[in-house]
Amino acid sequence: MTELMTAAQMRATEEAAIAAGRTTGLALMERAGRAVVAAVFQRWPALSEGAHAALVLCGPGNNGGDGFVIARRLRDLGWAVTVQIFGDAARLPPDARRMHDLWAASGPVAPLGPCEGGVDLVVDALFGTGLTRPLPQAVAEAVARPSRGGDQVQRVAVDAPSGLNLDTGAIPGGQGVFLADLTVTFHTAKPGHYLGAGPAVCGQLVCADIGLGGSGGNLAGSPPAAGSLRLAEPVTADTGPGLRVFPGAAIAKLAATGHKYDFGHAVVLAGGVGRGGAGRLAARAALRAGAGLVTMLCPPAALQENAARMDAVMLRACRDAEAFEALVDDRVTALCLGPGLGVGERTRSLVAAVCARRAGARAGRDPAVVLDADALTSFAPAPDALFALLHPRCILTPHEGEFGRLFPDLALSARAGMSKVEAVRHAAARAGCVVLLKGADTVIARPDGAASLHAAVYDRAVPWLATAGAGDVLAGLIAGLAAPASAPELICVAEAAAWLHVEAARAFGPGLIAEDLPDMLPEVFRRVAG
Ligand SMILES: NC(=O)C1=CN([C@@H]2O[C@H](COP(=O)(O)OP(=O)(O)OC[C@H]3O[C@@H](n4cnc5c(N)ncnc54)[C@H](O)[C@@H]3O)[C@@H](O)[C@H]2O)[C@@H](O)CC1
Ligand SMILES: Nc1ncnc2c1ncn2[C@@H]1O[C@H](COP(=O)(O)OP(=O)(O)O)[C@@H](O)[C@H]1O
Ligand SMILES: [K+]
Repeated sequence: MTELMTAAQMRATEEAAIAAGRTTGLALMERAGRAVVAAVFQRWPALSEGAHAALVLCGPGNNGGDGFVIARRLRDLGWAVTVQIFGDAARLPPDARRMHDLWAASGPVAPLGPCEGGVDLVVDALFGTGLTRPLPQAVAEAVARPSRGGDQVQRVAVDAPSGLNLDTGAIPGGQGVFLADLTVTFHTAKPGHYLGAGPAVCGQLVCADIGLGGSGGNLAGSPPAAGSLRLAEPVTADTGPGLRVFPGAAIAKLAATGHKYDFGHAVVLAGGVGRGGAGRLAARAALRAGAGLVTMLCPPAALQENAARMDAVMLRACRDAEAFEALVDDRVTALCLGPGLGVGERTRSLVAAVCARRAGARAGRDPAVVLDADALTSFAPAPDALFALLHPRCILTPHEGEFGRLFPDLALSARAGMSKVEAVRHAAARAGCVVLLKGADTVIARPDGAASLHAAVYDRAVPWLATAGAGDVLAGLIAGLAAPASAPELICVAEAAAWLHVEAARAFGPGLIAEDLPDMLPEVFRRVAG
């Protein structure tokens, strides 16, 4: 797992390394520029042979400095290089100024404008982590300008496509952004490479080591640290063959042995007649995920319909919150409610009853509670009434619509300038439990600000997961993974569930419907166990 650094954290890391005498700004810039050239040659081997033509666009800060290094390096390799600058070279920061002067000793620098002659490569070194506001008009025009050379022109962005905010993944001001085929960032990726519009404008992402040391590799077996942000991605253990620390450590049945009750009893509360599909999807996912037992509770009138559709999942009639109390014992270790449950008072009272359950004599901790869909929407008129019921073993799994109903001030339409990561951190602190906000960029946060980003983007993009019921499966998957006695803490379970969900969708491929997801899990587990 990689720690994702904000622009400010990246600046602080660089300053600390320089202050400690481990490196210099110039050395970092030289390595950054060379790393971009190396990544270009790796992506387009034809460019590494013979001489070609490049247009290098340099900005007013250190991103521009990287551009001058790239220009010099390409020229030394025999390329014809055109360099254009936005701003005044005399006002460049010292390291960038030095790199400008090295280039300018033997090559011209022109202001931004149309480039005479065709090129094979356009390098965007206009703005990187320092972009704080929408692109100036001249830059917006320059990044949108077609380069002569047609389809053969490759476009590489240094650190970020200019116009993209690397903390938020937003393009402030709307349209102006460089559309890259390849983006080369340094030390660690930044949140904006994975959030929002980031992946679509970065093209492909490569992260280059520039010698800043320990690049934030995170212990996958342990939860993320308070206030940190990590990318949920597979990590294989140094010891032992095959088994992945992530997500393997969160899949109890891959490691432990035991009785079915050791793997926990998950309970899914489902909706009434004709509305049971969502609950059935969640229940099947919980069972496939590894819960030792799964019971579905549904209104009496829906018993028959559910009985006709399920075998391994047990079924009980549950009229209301009072009946619920009589049906669950202290061997129930995970509960999932919301999908298809209906919006209103009955759901609110079930949520209250579920959240009030505490660890019984046999369990070491409170049961995990997954609240999704209608369990969230039922509290739209009074979100604080929900927050008052929640405890740290609860997890809310909203999509953006449900999130906005509970946290109107943090809704997508209201959080201008605030990243999805910050919004989910605020939400988790307010709710007092884990919050997972869904999407191709799924963000999970704990009340102390520990956060994780699961990205189904770049080569893991699965647009066919945008299908009705996929969220119900995710809720059940979390409950099933959280049920075993040996399950890790909830934020780690949620990271693994998000990853498995997307892997199941990738394994099935286009044409996927939600029913297919639980049944793809065995194939994904076999690969994890390797
Ligand atoms: N921090 C690090 O560890 C390293 C940074 N390097 C490079 O340096 C970059 C960061 O450099 P800087 O902090 O100088 O930032 P940038 O070069 O991204 O831009 C900074 C300048 O642009 C101005 N600016 C921001 N938004 C603007 C707007 N909309 N219109 C006009 N001006 C605007 C800022 O006031 C500042 O003067 C990185 O992206 C990377 O490319 C690399 O050289 C290697 C190491
Ligand atoms: N384009 C996408 N790429 C990856 N995952 C997606 C995409 N669109 C939706 N998803 C995932 O699919 C699920 C949809 O859940 P949700 O919106 O609750 O739908 P439903 O209520 O129909 O189940 C979430 O896990 C979400 O992260
Ligand atoms: K750039």
